[in-house]
Amino acid sequence: MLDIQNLTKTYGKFTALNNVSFTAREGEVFGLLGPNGAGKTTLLRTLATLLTPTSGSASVNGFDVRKQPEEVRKIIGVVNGGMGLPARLSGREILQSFAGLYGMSAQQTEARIAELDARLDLGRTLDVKAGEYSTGMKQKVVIARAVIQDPAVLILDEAASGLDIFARRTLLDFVLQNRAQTAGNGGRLTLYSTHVMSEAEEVCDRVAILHLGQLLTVDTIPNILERTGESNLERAFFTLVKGVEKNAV
Ligand SMILES: Nc1ncnc2c1ncn2[C@@H]1O[C@H](COP(=O)(O)OP(=O)(O)OP(=O)(O)O)[C@@H](O)[C@H]1O
Repeated sequence: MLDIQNLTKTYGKFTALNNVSFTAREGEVFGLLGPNGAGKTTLLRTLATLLTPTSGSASVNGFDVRKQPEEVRKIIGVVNGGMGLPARLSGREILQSFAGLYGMSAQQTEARIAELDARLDLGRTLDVKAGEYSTGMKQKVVIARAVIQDPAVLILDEAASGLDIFARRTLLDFVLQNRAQTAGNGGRLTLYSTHVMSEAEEVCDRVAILHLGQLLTVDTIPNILERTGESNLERAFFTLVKGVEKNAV
């Protein structure tokens, strides 16, 4: 479903992603972990067709991000820190306008908004104008907007940051349900980047660990713990990252 082969992204002389390859399947929550500057956002923005790869390839459901960006955009939902909301519109109006872009009928849109209200606890955000939102309210509507068309692939870049513990729990439960959901071709794929190891431990089936643009490992969390001999993902993460830094000296 997601196929990344030898993906490299440079900014001038700086290599932010270095020859990264992995695949991820529908019905998976796939974590992207790495310290600041690891290349997580670069990778997710490339998959979201917001950045062009320097070399290598990436495809989503067979659509190439470089050659078929329009097709890719139709089947992905993206949450990243950079997206604002129109201050004068209510949550319902924002979701309606996005649903319109995906060609959803008024009836489909209202049914989907009701479903998302139940699953994401949108509550007052639907009627209050975005200019009056708290950070958590804003993030809820950004997430609802990203999934309005029930995308095959959901890209969440640090989506839980800024959420209080209630909203964070709602998001994590949503991600877990998204994995189980079936829609003809199986569950959805969620790409989940985070700094918070406990979040990854809870929701991710497999994780990729990135460091300085290099992919250190892709595996299930139990396998990573076994391989590193550590008791939790945070310790395993440090062990893997330190191993690379030692080799680099
Ligand atoms: N537009 C750009 N021009 C030059 N360098 C960039 C640009 N965008 C990102 N970088 C560099 O690429 C590297 C990877 O950045 P990226 O944002 O992908 O990392 P990240 O893993 O998401 O980190 P963080 O968790 O801090 O957001 C960093 O060293 C960053 O400074």
